[in-house]
Amino acid sequence: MIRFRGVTKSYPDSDSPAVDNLSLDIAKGAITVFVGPSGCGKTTSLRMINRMVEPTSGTIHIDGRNAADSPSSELRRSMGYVMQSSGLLPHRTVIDNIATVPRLNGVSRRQARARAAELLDVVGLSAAMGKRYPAQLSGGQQQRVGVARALAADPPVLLMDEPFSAVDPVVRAELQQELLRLQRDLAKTIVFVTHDIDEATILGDTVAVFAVGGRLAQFDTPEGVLRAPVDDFVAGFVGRDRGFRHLGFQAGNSVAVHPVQMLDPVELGDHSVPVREGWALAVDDGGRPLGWVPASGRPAVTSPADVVPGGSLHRRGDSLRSALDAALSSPSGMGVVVDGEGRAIGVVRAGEIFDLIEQARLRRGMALHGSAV
Ligand SMILES: Nc1ncnc2c1ncn2[C@@H]1O[C@H](COP(=O)(O)OP(=O)(O)OP(=O)(O)O)[C@@H](O)[C@H]1O
Repeated sequence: MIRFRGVTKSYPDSDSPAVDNLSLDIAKGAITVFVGPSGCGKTTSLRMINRMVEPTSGTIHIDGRNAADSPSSELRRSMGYVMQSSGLLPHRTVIDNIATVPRLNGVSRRQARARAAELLDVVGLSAAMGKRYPAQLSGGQQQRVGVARALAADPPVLLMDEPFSAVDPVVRAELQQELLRLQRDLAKTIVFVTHDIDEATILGDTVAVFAVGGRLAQFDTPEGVLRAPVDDFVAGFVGRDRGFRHLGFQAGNSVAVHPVQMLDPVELGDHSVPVREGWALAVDDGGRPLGWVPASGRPAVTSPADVVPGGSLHRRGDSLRSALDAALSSPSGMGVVVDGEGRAIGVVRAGEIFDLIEQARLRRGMALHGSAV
């Protein structure tokens, strides 16, 4: 557990503190996200944990020990640090970059490299990448190496400062899911800085929303921040889509999955197969969705390339947000549901999802106000 108590950081050239009287407990083995607009003290707070920045006043205890009493070099080595610009050494190969901290800790070169090779695999990179130099990797690959390097000494604490903000949204979403997958196995204490509320609610077990002036505005679960922002600042920061984001915390299991007509590659090319009910779902020979075939467009469809691209997919077991997004983004108005292997198993309809949302709202209202709703 990392415990901030009354921590303030002031710089001499500034009227307001960078961090103002921060008290909060960071749980062991969980992801705590610091989120907020630019300049509100997130990075400063993060860096005070490993004493890259010294507090002006207040205390930070790590597992009961005052950080001020631990040598800063020791603290830094006991915590992995990942930052936006990956921070890799350009003249060293990927493997040697990952092996840097174990080498500093006295591990032999052979052992450190063997461990680095394992970590490449853990973060989803091939062994061949290990021989490259950082400049020969994409931004997303560099960030993966940054994570591998931070994990190399197996530190209990990982500090991550906007690690995914320099990559495009698709790679960013992949890296977020990878981090969640890693965390399920590793259970590190992770402190993660971002200015993106979506990233914060996807990754965080708890979320600390910082306001301008280095003030902690709300410290809560992601669901709590979205459902009940404590003030106008947090409500404004969480933004217009907060109702939609909140659906991300409601299970989509209860949405009815309906059968749908599916056309496999053989049927797709066969014009004698009728498309019933307006649309049929084209699937590949593994049953994975390719897109939609409209009844009216049927004569033109002769190959998978002719199908109308589909919307997002709803994986069975995902949230109501994912189900609703699948339905609303689909040209047929039906959201495609897939199983764990990505095979289409049926469809969901937006109207039925709205009914479920309404029922959940009524139940919450009754729980809050008794039966007089
Ligand atoms: N070394 C420094 N000297 C003077 N002021 C600083 C220094 N480092 C940070 N600050 C100031 O402290 C405040 C908080 O900065 P910090 O980097 O912690 O914010 P942040 O929330 O991480 O912002 P961003 O999202 O833009 O990275 C800012 O006003 C910044 O200008």
